[in-house]
Amino acid sequence: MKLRFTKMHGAGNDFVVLDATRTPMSLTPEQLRRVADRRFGVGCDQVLVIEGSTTPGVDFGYRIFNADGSEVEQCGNGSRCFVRYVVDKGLTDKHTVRVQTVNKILELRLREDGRVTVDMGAPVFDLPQVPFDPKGVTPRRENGFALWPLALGDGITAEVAVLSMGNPHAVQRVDDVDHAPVGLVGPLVEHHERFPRRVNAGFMQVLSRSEVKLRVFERGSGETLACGTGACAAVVAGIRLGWLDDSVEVHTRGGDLRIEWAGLVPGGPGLEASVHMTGPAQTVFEGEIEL
Ligand SMILES: N[C@@H](CCC[C@H](N)C(=O)O)C(=O)O
Repeated sequence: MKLRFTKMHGAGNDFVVLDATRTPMSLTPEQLRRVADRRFGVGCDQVLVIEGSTTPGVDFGYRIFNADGSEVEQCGNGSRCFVRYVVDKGLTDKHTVRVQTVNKILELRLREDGRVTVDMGAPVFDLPQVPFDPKGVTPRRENGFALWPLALGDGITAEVAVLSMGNPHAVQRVDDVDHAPVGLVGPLVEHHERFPRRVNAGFMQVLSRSEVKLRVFERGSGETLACGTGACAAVVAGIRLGWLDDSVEVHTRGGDLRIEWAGLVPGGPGLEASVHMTGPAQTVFEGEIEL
């Protein structure tokens, strides 16, 4: 089978984008891993499949697969590439599109300066929904928000804020992110037994109340140059913990993202404000691969 693809990236988080708007497409986990393989395939952090939609008020469907072939719920940098793709390919003439992922509808806006702003929806703090198992541990709280201790073996420990942006995140604060042991601690957090569906592990250095540096060891893909939902999760956690203001520049190894969150809305869980993410989305090349 020959597969036409577009290679894209958002702040260095790279994607193979597949158009399934006309013909349904279903790749096996093995085929997805082959496409994502940097030596034997095209190479990417995630494969994005763009589908049509019959739901009123929704323009497209959007499926996301990690490099290990697992299907996931959300991809922030991918959603920015998504809107760039559908506009550039003439699949829509709208510059604001609504897309259905596995568990959310996102609104994406291609701006005049070429960057994309995404309404990522509200963060979720309900632990079973993340999902995270808190049984038998007491968190330390800062500004009322929980920091959970994790024993990672061999005397290694971490203290993480836990939340979902539609996908699960564990965010820890570090003093110097460039020298943080992301390659060692990241996989231990990703596979920790308290996260039954694994987790994306974020490492955040706070530079000021409006600027952070971030590295993320992504579930199913390893460390990437940027993680959009990871940036949203880190900033939301930083705001809840009292470290950050409501608009933050996130410096990743692949570029900068602006994250804005108005915080908790009175009225209880589920009514939190949406997180807005703005950043780049670029096409690198197009091609065809024989699977
Ligand atoms: N790179 C993404 C996140 C992709 C999914 C993630 N690895 C997961 O398994 O949840 C982003 O930009 O958000």
